[in-house]
Amino acid sequence: MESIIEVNGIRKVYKKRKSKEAFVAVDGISFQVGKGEIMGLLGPNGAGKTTTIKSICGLLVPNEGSISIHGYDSVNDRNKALRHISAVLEGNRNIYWRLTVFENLEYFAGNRGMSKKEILPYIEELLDMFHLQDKRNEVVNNLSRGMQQKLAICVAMMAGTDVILLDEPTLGLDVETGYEVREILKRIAFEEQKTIIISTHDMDVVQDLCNRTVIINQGKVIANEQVSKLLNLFKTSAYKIHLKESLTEEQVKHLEHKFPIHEWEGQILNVNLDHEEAIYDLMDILKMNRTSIETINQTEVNFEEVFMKLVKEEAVS
Ligand SMILES: Nc1ncnc2c1ncn2[C@@H]1O[C@H](COP(=O)(O)OP(=O)(O)OP(=O)(O)O)[C@@H](O)[C@H]1O
Repeated sequence: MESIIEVNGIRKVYKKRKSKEAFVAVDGISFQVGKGEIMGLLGPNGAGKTTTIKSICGLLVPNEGSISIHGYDSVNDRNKALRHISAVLEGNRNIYWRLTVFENLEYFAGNRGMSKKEILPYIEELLDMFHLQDKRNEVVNNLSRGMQQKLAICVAMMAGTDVILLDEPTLGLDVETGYEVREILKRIAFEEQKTIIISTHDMDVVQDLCNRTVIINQGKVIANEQVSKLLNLFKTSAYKIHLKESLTEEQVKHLEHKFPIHEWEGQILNVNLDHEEAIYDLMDILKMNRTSIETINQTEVNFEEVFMKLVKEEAVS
């Protein structure tokens, strides 16, 4: 995959205003993001996500290391590098709050050098895509936070850059709007091959949307991996088994002997089958009373559990 963003060993030190004490917020972070990739930047509060995003979009200059966008160095070739980036940061500063939705889109399309003839159908297409048609004449200041967020992403898309950086794009959105925003981002990445970095605390966003995640903790990268691979790595050996009949006391006794970690409730049995033979032992115990199995399902791991395990392990080591 063609690499669009390259972050090489960046380090950012903040000086506390009064004490002049130095604080290392980002400590040698490196990663790459490819064309059409959605990368989720994750980490607990204060991990260094915003500092990293701000460094990529040129709002901060790291003390050490370098960042290149399409091969342009973000410091030495700042203008050329930044021409490829749009960012939706906290507070949606990329839209005009006193203009209407339509006026914002008209203004930014004009900025992009589109002719009047091209602008109108493009704006209509975006208003449809972002479900903002009925708010077209509303002043941004009067919109809900979710609608402002959708407009901010719409404007970032309109800028026509091939890299979009988003800081907490679904924060505070209701379920429906959050879903809409996720679907829009998926479409942008897959259909238009945009490169997207999302900084978020929302694990559903990562599991549903991101190809890869870079997890940072205390300014350092602790994981840089495909989301599916991480989920596989942490797959549990826990199974949920639905039985056709309830277990007898005798069966329960045998089960407890063979599988110290298990729970059951009526016809549902949660069991840890951590070695291959375990399933045969289970079958034998069920056969005692001709209890039959209706379904066996491996318990799914969700990304939140994976994230918590990684961050906790890091705190211990
Ligand atoms: N201007 C600043 N001056 C001093 N320290 C700062 C400054 N900006 C950030 N920090 C500190 O640097 C660390 C990293 O902050 P950053 O905002 O990058 O983290 P984050 O991962 O985005 O956190 P959150 O999830 O809480 O938004 C934090 O400990 C923060 O207090």
